[in-house]
Amino acid sequence: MTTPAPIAVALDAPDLETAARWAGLVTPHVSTVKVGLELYLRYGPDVIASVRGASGVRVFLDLKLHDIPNTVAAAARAVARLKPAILTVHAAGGPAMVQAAVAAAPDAQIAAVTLLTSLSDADLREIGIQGPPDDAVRRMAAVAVGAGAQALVCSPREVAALRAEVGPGITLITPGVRPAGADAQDQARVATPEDAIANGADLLVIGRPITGAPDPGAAAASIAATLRRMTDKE
Ligand SMILES: O=C(O)c1cc(=O)[nH]c(=O)n1[C@@H]1O[C@H](COP(=O)(O)O)[C@@H](O)[C@H]1O
Repeated sequence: MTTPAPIAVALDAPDLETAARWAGLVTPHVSTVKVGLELYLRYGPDVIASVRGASGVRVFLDLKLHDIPNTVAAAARAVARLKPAILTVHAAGGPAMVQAAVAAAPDAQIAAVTLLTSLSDADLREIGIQGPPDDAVRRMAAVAVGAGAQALVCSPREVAALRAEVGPGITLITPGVRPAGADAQDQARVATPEDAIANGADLLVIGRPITGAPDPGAAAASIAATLRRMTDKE
């Protein structure tokens, strides 16, 4: 048995059967599966047990909570009983909101999402974020970590700058990962799995390059093997 790769497969499926099937196919190869808004809003809390299945794989619950602190605390408390390994909130909610989530779900790793990987430099300027994304990501990260977040979500393009900012103790999670030659789809700030890991990511979120493949199990195994070869060389 090889150690599962540090990949969270985004189970962005239209129905529970598909999500559970993908989870079964990828769990021999990856450490984590991710449940996001599409599945959770359709099926609610029951979805967690379905994807966790018999393997008991780590579940990352990606609800990107973003509201006033009292509301986020109540929402985080409501889902804490599902025992997600990771729960996302938006760093833009500010320090009191992040702190409220950390206090309400003490057994989950609270991951603060900095700037969505789908935003291009032009999009960022349009919404008032001037300068290189690195700067804004670092500012948001500092606030979130100061408020107790143990993990951060950023694009693989900013992960090296973020690692330098927060040091080794914080888990850095990067979506926007595309194997060389794969279509970026709606992602704007992307990099390959190898570059994301080389630049300091701890966990890669990968969805469609795996779940859209003819054989999601084989696609996950192939990316996992690429990462393993990198570690073997070190
Ligand atoms: O929090 C996330 O997981 C997330 C943050 C972010 O900035 N960008 C981002 O793509 N995600 C999620 O990561 C997954 C990426 O999926 P693919 O683009 O299919 O690989 C989706 O489930 C997104 O919801």
